[in-house]
Amino acid sequence: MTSALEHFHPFIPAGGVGSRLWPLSRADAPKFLLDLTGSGSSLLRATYDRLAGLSAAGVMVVTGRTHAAAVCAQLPELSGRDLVLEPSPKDSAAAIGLACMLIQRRDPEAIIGSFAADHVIEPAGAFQEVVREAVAAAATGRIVTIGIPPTSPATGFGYIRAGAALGLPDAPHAVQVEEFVEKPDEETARAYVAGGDYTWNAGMFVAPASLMLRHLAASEPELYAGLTEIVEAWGTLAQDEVVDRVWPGLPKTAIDYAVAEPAAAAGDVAMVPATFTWDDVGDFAAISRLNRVDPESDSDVAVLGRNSRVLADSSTGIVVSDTGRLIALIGVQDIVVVDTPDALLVTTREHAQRVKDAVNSLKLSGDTDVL
Ligand SMILES: Nc1nc2c(ncn2[C@@H]2O[C@H](COP(=O)(O)OP(=O)(O)O[C@H]3O[C@H](CO)[C@@H](O)[C@H](O)[C@@H]3O)[C@@H](O)[C@H]2O)c(=O)[nH]1
Repeated sequence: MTSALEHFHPFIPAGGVGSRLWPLSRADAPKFLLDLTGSGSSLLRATYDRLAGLSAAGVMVVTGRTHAAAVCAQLPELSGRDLVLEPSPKDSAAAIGLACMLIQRRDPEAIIGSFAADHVIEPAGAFQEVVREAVAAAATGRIVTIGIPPTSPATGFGYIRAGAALGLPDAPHAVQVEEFVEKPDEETARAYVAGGDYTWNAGMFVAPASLMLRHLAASEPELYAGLTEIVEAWGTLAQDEVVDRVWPGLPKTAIDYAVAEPAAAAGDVAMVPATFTWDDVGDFAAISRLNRVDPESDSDVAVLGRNSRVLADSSTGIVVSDTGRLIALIGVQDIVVVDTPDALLVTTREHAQRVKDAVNSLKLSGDTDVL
């Protein structure tokens, strides 16, 4: 167990914009850079802090070049070699594949841990216990996922069908994964939740780097070859030329399709159940849940933002604002108000998922300056 942790190299792929959180989350201020819980820390900072104590190797961050300054400002302790920058977003398989290759070059026996940048997890101690167990299970030659009990037939998650207990002495809760299905349609998700055999995939993978890369090479040979060429040049004078030439042509796909689904079909995936609370903060309804109403206030409106001034009368919901403008709510229920200098969103908790549709309409109409 101790020796497995010695080879543990956690990293954070940080790239998704989080378009259901527009106009708060933008291309230049994506969800992972925001404080969505009122804690004073961004989701990325909180993710980093949860991982920092688990590994002597440090925590790597893979993100876009455009976010480099903001990431460095939020994580001033990040060393240059642990900040890996992509020229453009190529989805999670490219980001995670690159991290696996760079880490394996440092430590051929590496056990990697890929942790989503933009989730809310409590408490950190329980999370770390689960990750230690996942590392122990990964050391037996498996890709280990973390399972979350599903509370709805959500179609934005991966679903894991758990099998028999593996009986591993250092990972007593680890089970075999019989099937991994990324983002099923709603009818399928309903059947999975009703059947009771599936958990949600928490968006974390702990595995020998070599095993991740073996599956990536088999399912995405073009991506694997491109990343190999990049990593061979990494740290040399040719790095920038090779990255700028090869990166734009890399296939864009998610790690869940490229590795998790085929690896589960090959019997190489295990799952450790989460013992912590987990929220992927997918929309404003989640932000409303995570920001409790001030008990001193006589309204039921949660308020997030440094300069928010809210007057609420017979209203429920959430206001998110950094503008300092006074917002008065009278007799509105389950309202979501997001006030930014150049865009104002008004919706309800029920319709919070549809913010993504508004973003798509803005893209189609060419109004991209507010995105
Ligand atoms: N660096 C980088 N990171 C990226 C990129 N695209 C995505 N990521 C990062 O990769 C992680 C997962 O990507 P998402 O795009 O957020 O995935 P998802 O659709 O939410 O699905 C994943 O997470 C679910 C849980 O929230 C899982 O249930 C699902 O199976 C899957 O793993 C996040 O940390 C995200 O920031 C990219 O182009 N570059």
